[in-house]
Amino acid sequence: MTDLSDAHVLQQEIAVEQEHVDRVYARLAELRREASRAEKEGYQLAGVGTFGALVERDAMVFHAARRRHALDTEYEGLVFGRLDLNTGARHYVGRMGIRDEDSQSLVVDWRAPAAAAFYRATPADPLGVVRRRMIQSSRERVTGIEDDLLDPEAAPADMRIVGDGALLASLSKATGRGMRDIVATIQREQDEAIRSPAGGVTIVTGGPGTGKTAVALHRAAYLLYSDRSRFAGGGILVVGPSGVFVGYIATVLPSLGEETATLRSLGSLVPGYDAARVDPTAVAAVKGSLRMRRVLERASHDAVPGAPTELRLLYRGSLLRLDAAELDRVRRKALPRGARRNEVRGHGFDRIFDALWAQARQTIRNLPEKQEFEAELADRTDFRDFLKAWWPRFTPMRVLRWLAEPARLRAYANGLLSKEEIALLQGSFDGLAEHGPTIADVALLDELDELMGRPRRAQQKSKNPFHVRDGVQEVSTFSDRQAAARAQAVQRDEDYRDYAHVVVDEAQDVSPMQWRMIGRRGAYASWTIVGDPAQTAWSGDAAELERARERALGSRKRNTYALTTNYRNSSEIFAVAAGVIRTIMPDLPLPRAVRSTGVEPVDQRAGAADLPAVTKDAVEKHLADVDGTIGVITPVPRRDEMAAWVAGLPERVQVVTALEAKGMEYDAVVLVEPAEIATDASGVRTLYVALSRATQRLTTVGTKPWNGHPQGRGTATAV
Ligand SMILES: Nc1ncnc2c1ncn2[C@@H]1O[C@H](COP(=O)(O)OP(=O)(O)OP(=O)(O)O)[C@@H](O)[C@H]1O
Repeated sequence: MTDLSDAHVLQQEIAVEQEHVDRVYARLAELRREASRAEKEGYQLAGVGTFGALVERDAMVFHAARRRHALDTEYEGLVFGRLDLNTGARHYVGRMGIRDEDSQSLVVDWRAPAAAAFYRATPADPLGVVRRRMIQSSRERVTGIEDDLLDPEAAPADMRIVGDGALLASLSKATGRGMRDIVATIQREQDEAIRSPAGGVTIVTGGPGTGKTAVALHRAAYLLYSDRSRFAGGGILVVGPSGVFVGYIATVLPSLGEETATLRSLGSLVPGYDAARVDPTAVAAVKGSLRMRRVLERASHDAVPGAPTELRLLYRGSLLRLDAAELDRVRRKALPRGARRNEVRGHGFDRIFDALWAQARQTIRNLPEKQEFEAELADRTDFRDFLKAWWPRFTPMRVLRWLAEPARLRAYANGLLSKEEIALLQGSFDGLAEHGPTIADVALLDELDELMGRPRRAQQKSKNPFHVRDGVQEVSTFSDRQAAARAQAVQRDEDYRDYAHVVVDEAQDVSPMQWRMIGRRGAYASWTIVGDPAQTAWSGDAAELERARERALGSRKRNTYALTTNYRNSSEIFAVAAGVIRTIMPDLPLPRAVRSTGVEPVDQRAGAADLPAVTKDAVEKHLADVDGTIGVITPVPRRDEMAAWVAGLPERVQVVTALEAKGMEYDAVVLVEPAEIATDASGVRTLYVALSRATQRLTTVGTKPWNGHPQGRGTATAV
């Protein structure tokens, strides 16, 4: 065995690996040609005649096309690992499995069981691996090698070991706008969570930067690989906290060759909405509480504002009249507790007919049969207009807007919410009409949808995707049919709810009402839940939150994993974040930050008038220092104001609020006015999140001292 860091040896070893990588790419080109031939042949198959034969043929075209698409994907680092085993065997690990013409494996897919040792082997437990080699490349060219010698005793004399740490090399790369996959450097504890059993609930916890999001996404890719028909067929839903975050993680699954998962933020889970507005934390806590369900239930049963308070009809010369009390009674009877307003609308109308009939029988002689009486009334426009105004079809948004009226809000919330809570909600629904819902409102809209049901619609016939025109099954072009087959495979109803797997990221911030909303979409699913309780901004009832979450997850078996290494922050940056969270959670186990940059974070104090200029200077300094992204993190209410301070700077400077920063990562962060973020315990946790976003550089600027900084520690913030 030779231990040389000598450049010559490195070049020799690179040449060895280049030879194998060349073989893989040559084989890939061959497979591409084969797949595209199969696709064309499938298309030319003379299967005309029955619909079934067409479906079969199109399925074949679709599968060939999918295979070709996978082969065509421009893979950066298609082969990234090699395992030399103590049996003398060696395996290459890569982004997809490829075999040679004799079915011998050239590359093992990273998700295959044979690749697990690549991530799990350690010197203490080598799992039969003597040397683990990481192969770095740029397109088809091998550029570097990093080895781990795991079992020196079993290493043959001529085995060469080069490099010293692929993980650290990968961590020092600049951050791009989108999150990167970590397929080449997944660590053992992460791999265990990724390959957790497909059923039940996989729960992954860990501090900032421990790879929870990365694990959740690689797990989704793993599930798609290990049981494609179940998970691509039923669908995987990934839920994240904000649109900014979903944009940030959107590239990971496609870079792993997986395109079928549905990504949604909490504000866009319900069709028709894409909310980004946030309520103040205390308001969000009330809106997120399970008690809101009863508040909404009362609203959904209440009389419509502006609805007619009496019904007067002249019938055959006599006046029929239902007054307000009578109408109220009819509505209550037709809408007992638990009934869904949109679904029992017909019952309401029947009861109006009944009440009018009873009156008519007492006052009018020579009445026709009841049926004819009803038909006559139903024909009258004035009567129909009354019914429409008295019991219209409701949209959830229409009912939610009623809560903007103080008197209605008080009536619905009476006895359920405290005076202070009602006062908090007062005014919080005012912006609905003009600005749409807040993120917390979306869960309320979903609840209302559930409480009121949907008006019955004529059943839509399911569409035959191969059908082109009436009576004609077979006029489309090759690409039309491919598109149809693909649409058949992945297109889902906008309000699809039967997901096979649901991934919830930043789960600590999902409110009880939001758990109900997500739960409706995962009734038949297995789950992956990742989060960090210490990062929660939830300031409501913790026990209630726990209950709601347990209810959404049901009795499924739980598999729990804890991640312990922070791969994001330099140790210098994480030390500042840790100091802050320790002020309220002194015993919290924290992850270990493995990378040191030798650069200490900077804290700057400025007067209010100078703060804009000091902030801009700090950002410009970071622009000169780092190549990747720079996050300017602001207190929630001051985002737009502070964004103007750094307007005109390059695109890699992004301004986000402390709440939007959840889950995000930047090379450098300028955090403005930390003292305004940490105003209470939930604010301190949000500050902890904001301080743990940077990989290389952190500057805090503010007018006041703040908790966590030496001058401010323990004095600035009452928590
Ligand atoms: N095994 C790994 N190899 C390389 N990079 C990794 C690895 N694990 C995590 N990372 C990187 O560390 C950073 C943090 O990962 P991620 O965002 O998944 O952490 P997190 O636990 O979700 O963080 P937070 O809770 O703070 O939002 C990312 O840049 C990710 O790519």
